[in-house]
Order: sequence, then structure tokens, then C-alpha cells
Amino acid sequence: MSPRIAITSGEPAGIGPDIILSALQDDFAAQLVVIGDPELFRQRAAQLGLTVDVKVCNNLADLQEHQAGQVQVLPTALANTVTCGQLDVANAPYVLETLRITGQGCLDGDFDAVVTPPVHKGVLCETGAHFSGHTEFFQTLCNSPQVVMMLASQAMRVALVTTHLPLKDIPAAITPDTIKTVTRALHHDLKTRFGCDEPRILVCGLNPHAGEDGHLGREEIEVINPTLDELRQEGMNLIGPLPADTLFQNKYLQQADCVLAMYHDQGLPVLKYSGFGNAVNITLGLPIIRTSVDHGTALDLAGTGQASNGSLKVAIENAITMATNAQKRH
Ligand SMILES: NC(=O)c1ccc[n+]([C@@H]2O[C@H](COP(=O)([O-])OP(=O)(O)OC[C@H]3O[C@@H](n4cnc5c(N)ncnc54)[C@H](O)[C@@H]3O)[C@@H](O)[C@H]2O)c1
Ligand SMILES: N[C@H](C(=O)O)[C@H](O)COP(=O)(O)O
Repeated sequence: MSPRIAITSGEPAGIGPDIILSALQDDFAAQLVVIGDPELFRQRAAQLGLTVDVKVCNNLADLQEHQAGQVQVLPTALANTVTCGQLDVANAPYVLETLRITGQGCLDGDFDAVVTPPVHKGVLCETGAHFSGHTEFFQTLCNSPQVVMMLASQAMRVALVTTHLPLKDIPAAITPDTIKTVTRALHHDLKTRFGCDEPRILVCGLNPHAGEDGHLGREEIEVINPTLDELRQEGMNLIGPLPADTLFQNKYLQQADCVLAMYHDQGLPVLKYSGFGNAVNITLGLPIIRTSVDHGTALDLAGTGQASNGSLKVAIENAITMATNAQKRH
């Protein structure tokens, strides 16, 4: 049976609804179901001039194989009518509810994977909830001890030791325990989910020039090097820590399955420069399959028809492939 993939709405005032409507004009070999407010999708389709059949499904048993141009919606109501580009904190609980429904639905076996269009972290935090990202939200929901954010483009995969942390908190978060649990989770998933029999991981240093022998920071000497040595004793092929400014060149990337960066803006700008709009964000370490886009809510483009749906299509395709492979393994 083809996998059943749940797609959340994303921030309703952003480009989430736009890219869902345009991406689902294409064929996908799966049952696709969007969790959201059907009226939002009807209104946005009209605004974009798209002909879309928005089909409300109150029962999962009614879901059918995706047909190009059709959007099957499991209804969840918005609090307020949406104006493109204008955040409304009253609609933030709706966004969180779509995440809860899909995450719990994956845990319960109702969905085989969840794909998340972009949310706006700031407006979700204004509800009083602490929301730093989907990665951390699903970690909490699934009670997972360690998750890893990995983005993949055609050119490279980049995983992160730390995710959405203020820059000032990063050195203290780069501990032997964190490096070990993240690297083990990454190594495990590269083998089991991405077909890398003996994963080769390029590891970035934290400081400029990987600390310049301790003259520009001591984390490499005191924390990163000894921890990588311990992990090598477990049989892992780890290269580094290398200076992050020169690691991202083909002669290194070609010998590796993934780069492990120490923090968000060390690794992701390079990946996004190499493939913005066509990369996928995958959360590793969860008991469920979750993929996402490589971009944010782009409030400036909502309702204009100018938002690219490329990354969402890659995220859906990756979710289908990962869910199909998981079905074969069981
Ligand atoms: N997966 C996610 O949920 C996710 C990912 C990244 C950022 N965000 C959130 O999105 C919000 C806005 O973030 P931001 O302004 O830093 O980044 P952004 O990606 O929304 O926008 C950055 C620039 O890229 C353009 N852009 C983004 N997506 C595009 C697309 N599909 N097609 C064409 N152009 C596109 C925008 O117009 C803007 O110029 C923040 O709250 C951020 O945390 C969410
Ligand atoms: N770090 C992601 C990016 O830059 O694309 C983005 O903020 C989304 O993260 P979550 O998947 O945790 O929401």
C-alpha cells in the first residue's frame, strides 16, 4: 500500500498554503492529507488563480491516493480569517495543533510520515509557548532523548550538533555527551535510512581555523578531539575537526556522506547557498519520519504566486521514499 503522508499548513499568513496548493498540482505516489482549515486553502487558491479541488475528509478511511490538482484536507479550524503577510497570534494555537495532530498521528500509526511547511517561530512564542523549532517540538512530543537536524541538497548533507540556540550559549552546549549522542544518532540514521554502509562524516571545528592549536580557542583540544577519538574507537569514520571556512570544498565533500557542523549558521548558509529552494530538512533520531522545507514563511511572498514550491516537493518525495523504505523493512 502506498504511504500516507500528513502535511501541516505551516504559518497560515505565510507561503505554506501557497506552496502546498501549487506542489499538489503534481503527481505523487502516496496518499497525501493536509491538516488545516479547508477555507484557508479555498481562499488562497482563489487569490493565486489556481484551480484546485479542496476535498474535506473527516475520516482517515476516506483518504485516497493523491490525484494531481486535488488537496485532501483533514479539517482543523483557524481562529481568525487570514490576511496574507500579516501574522495573527490568535491563529498560533491552530499551527501548534496541526503539529500535535500529525506528530501524534505518526506515533499512533495513522500517518507514515509528516511533512512540515514553514512556521513562524516568533508568533508561536508570543502565545507563551516556548517554540524554537519543529525539531525540538517533535523531540518533546516523541520523548526522544536526542534529535539531529540534517539538511540535504544535491551537493551535500549538513547535520548540526546544536540547533536553535543563541550564539552566546553554543560553546557551553558543545559537550562530550552532546557530540557523542548527536554523532551516534547521525551515524545510525545515515546507515539505516540513507544507505551509507560505512558513513564518512566530516566534522567542523568550533573556532576560527579549528582553534589554531589552541591560540584561537581551546574547545577543539579539550572537547572535540578527545570525543571524536572515543567515537572512532566505536568504529566511526570521522574526519576532523577541520576549519569550517575551508571544509566546504569539493575535495573534502566528495569523500564524505555528511558534514557535521557545530551550530546552525556555521553549516546551513553554505548548504542554502548551494541549493536554496531544492533542499530538504530531515529530523533524525525520532521514532517517526519528519521532513520539511529549507526556507521560512516568506511573509513578503504569501499570496503573490512568486513562492517556489521546489523544496516542498523535495520534502514530500523524501518523506515518501523514507516511508516506503520503512514499510519494506517491517
Ligand atoms: N521549516 C520551517 O518551519 C522554517 C525554516 C526556516 C525559517 N523558518 C521561520 O520563518 C520565519 C521567516 O524567516 P526568514 O525571514 O529568516 O527566512 P525566509 O526563508 O522566510 O525568507 C528569506 C528570504 O528568502 C525568500 N524566500 C523564502 N522562501 C522562498 C520560496 N519558497 N520561494 C522564493 N523565495 C523564498 C524570502 O522572500 C526572503 O527574501 C522565521 O520565523 C523563521 O524562524 C521556518
Ligand atoms: N533551521 C531550519 C532552517 O534554517 O531551515 C529552520 O529554522 C527550521 O527548523 P525546524 O525544522 O526545527 O522548524
